[in-house]
Amino acid sequence: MPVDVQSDRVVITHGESVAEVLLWGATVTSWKYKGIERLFVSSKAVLDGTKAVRGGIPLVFPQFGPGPLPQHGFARVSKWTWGGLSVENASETRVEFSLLPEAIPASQKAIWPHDFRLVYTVALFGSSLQTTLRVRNLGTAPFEFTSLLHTYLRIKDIDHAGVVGLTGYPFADKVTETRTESEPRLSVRVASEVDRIYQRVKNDHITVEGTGVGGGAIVIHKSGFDDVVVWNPWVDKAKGMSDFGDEEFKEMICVEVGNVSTPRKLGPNETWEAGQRGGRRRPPVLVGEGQNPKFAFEFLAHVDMKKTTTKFPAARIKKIMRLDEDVGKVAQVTPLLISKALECFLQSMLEATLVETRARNAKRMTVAHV
Ligand SMILES: O=P(O)(O)OC[C@H]1O[C@H](O)[C@H](O)[C@@H](O)[C@@H]1O
Repeated sequence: MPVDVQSDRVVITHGESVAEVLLWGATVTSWKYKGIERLFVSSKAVLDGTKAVRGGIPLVFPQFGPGPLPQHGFARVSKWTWGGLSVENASETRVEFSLLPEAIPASQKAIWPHDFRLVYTVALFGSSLQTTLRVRNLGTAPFEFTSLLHTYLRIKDIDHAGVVGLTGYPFADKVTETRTESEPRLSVRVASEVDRIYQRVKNDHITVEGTGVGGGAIVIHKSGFDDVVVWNPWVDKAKGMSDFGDEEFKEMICVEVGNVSTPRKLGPNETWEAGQRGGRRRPPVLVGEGQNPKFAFEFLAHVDMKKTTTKFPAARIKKIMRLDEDVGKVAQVTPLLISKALECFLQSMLEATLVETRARNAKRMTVAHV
């Protein structure tokens, strides 16, 4: 069955992808492809519907951050209604959840007294996940809102993570309370608390490197959202959060697509929709696709499998390659090519190290000379 509806959650399966969505906040709490989890959920997250989930993809609506409503609005702390399976075919499995004002506490309805319908769609494709928010104004007067998909991505190590695709965009830094007109870096790294709102981001695909999946990166394609928030609480803030482990900031990064710097206005009977689709970055292609394949082709053309010997054992290389979930069958000649490339790399590195060692008049070559 592509959908398993339980009392408090729905598990969706499509091929080798599985996602889990809590009715509480319609929070996606798990997204696995080939058994590998892509989302981060804190070991201390509260999942019983008494507070927003610390992890997964909490949904922020109709208010981002603090304001008259509780922080990040009511959508993430309301029980959504299961709307059913809307698409099931070979390329996708799609389900829906909805939220109406009836599900909102009276105290919050008094602060945001609008008639609306939210429909949240969660779709699994081959190896990607798409989440889309649709807002409809069912009232007679316009209303304004901010919204965001607060995606917590699981990463291997924060020291090696980076967000690529934000270069040149202005951002408001909530930690330093400053504004920068143009992000200079190709990759936004995290080495202290980071809480930034990148604005009017036209680039529709943001790459999060260092996730340890899909060649090490996940690409988020956004549609309909203008802003991208990058957040990591780092040491002190992590310690101050009761639902977050002290060291867990090393394993996560939030890359949140949303409309937060300028609220959206929606007239009576109008509908607005925005979403994101996340998937593995396709691993680099060794031969072809715009790269110079000359060396590889020449090498392959002259390989005599029986006579070719390499310094590094081909079987071991093949085994290491197969650890990557993106690697399927490995042609016999590929480990040989990799072994040769490795030999060339080591040789040139050693030669350069030797030059450095001699330049320093050292008798022994050490790591410092590399
Ligand atoms: O602790 P929460 O209410 O879930 O908010 C967590 C974080 O969400 C966003 O990323 C905001 O930009 C941060 O300022 C906030 O700290």
